[in-house]
Amino acid sequence: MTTPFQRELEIALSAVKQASQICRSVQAAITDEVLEKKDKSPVTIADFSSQAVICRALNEAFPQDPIIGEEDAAELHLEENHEFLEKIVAELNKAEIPETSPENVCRWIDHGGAKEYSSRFWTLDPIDGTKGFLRKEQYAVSLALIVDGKIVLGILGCPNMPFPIDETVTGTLYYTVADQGAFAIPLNQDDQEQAAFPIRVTTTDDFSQSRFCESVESGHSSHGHSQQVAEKLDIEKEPRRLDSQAKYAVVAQGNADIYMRLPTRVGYREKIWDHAAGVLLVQEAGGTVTDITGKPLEFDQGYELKNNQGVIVTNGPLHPELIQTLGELAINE
Ligand SMILES: Nc1ncnc2c1ncn2[C@@H]1O[C@H](COP(=O)(O)O)[C@@H](O)[C@H]1OP(=O)(O)O
Ligand SMILES: [Mg+2]
Ligand SMILES: [Mg+2]
Ligand SMILES: [Mg+2]
Repeated sequence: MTTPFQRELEIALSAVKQASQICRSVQAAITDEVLEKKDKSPVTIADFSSQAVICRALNEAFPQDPIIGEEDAAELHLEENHEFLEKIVAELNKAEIPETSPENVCRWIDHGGAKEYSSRFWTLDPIDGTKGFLRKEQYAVSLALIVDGKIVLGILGCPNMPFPIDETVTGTLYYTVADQGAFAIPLNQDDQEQAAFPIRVTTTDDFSQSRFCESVESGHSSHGHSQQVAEKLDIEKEPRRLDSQAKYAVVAQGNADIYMRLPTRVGYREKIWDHAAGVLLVQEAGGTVTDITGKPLEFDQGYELKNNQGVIVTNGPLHPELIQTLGELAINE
């Protein structure tokens, strides 16, 4: 008997795994190969390679499915970036991706260029936490499938994350399917099915014993406001700061109890590819995710979470009081 989304899971896991391995190999060799995007954020050979590989695999298996991905190939068509494109092609050749050529690489990347909501689509962040990637810290390859506005499958490839039950193993692949639980497998393990380790959030309802995590970048989440919340709730432990959706994984596997993402400026809207996979992972591990006002995140609004502000992730028991405190401190206004 097949379980729902089994084929999607197989294809997506194998694509994210391959992309994560390419990212790892680029990270090991990284020098100064960074492009600056129009919004001044960085993008590397690994971001583009990861998006190309995953979109190629999804397009082959599910040609009808749109992909809302973070990157596009516009910059790669420019003559000045010709060498950069050649380096992406070289990475894909090294990974033995069939039919690799500059034209196909751009085509695959642009296959991830959907922007609009549809009844079934994938959302992809080929490297979430590019700044963490450049610092050789945490980053994640993030892929999720959304059907009728609901996240039904999520995968996070975290090449620098210790495996939850064996910290000597570096590199963890997290996956979840709605109503089927949340799991971790070592990124290097070949027999993924056998090694699947179910992950769970903590059960504490005591803020004084709890730990929260947040972005390294204070421009992505307000450290000042999280400090105020921590003081009000008597959270004594130091926050754990790490880049990317690895924060969702840390809560899902019980290494922290809370993840706060508090707006730094009015008008910023979170992008769906920065959250979808992580949200389902935490929910399936028993936790709760809302925005800072306590509203569920709405994944049927196109590429942004248009109707939400910030994100609050907890183990569940800590959620109501945390949302209430954000209101009392007027952080949600
Ligand atoms: N003002 C902002 N508020 C929240 N998130 C942001 C903001 N600016 C960029 N981001 C996104 O935060 C994500 C990284 O989060 P974290 O710091 O938690 O690792 C990136 O995907 C980044 O998007 P982008 O890569 O498009 O700049
Ligand atoms: Mg980016
Ligand atoms: Mg990214
Ligand atoms: Mg991102």
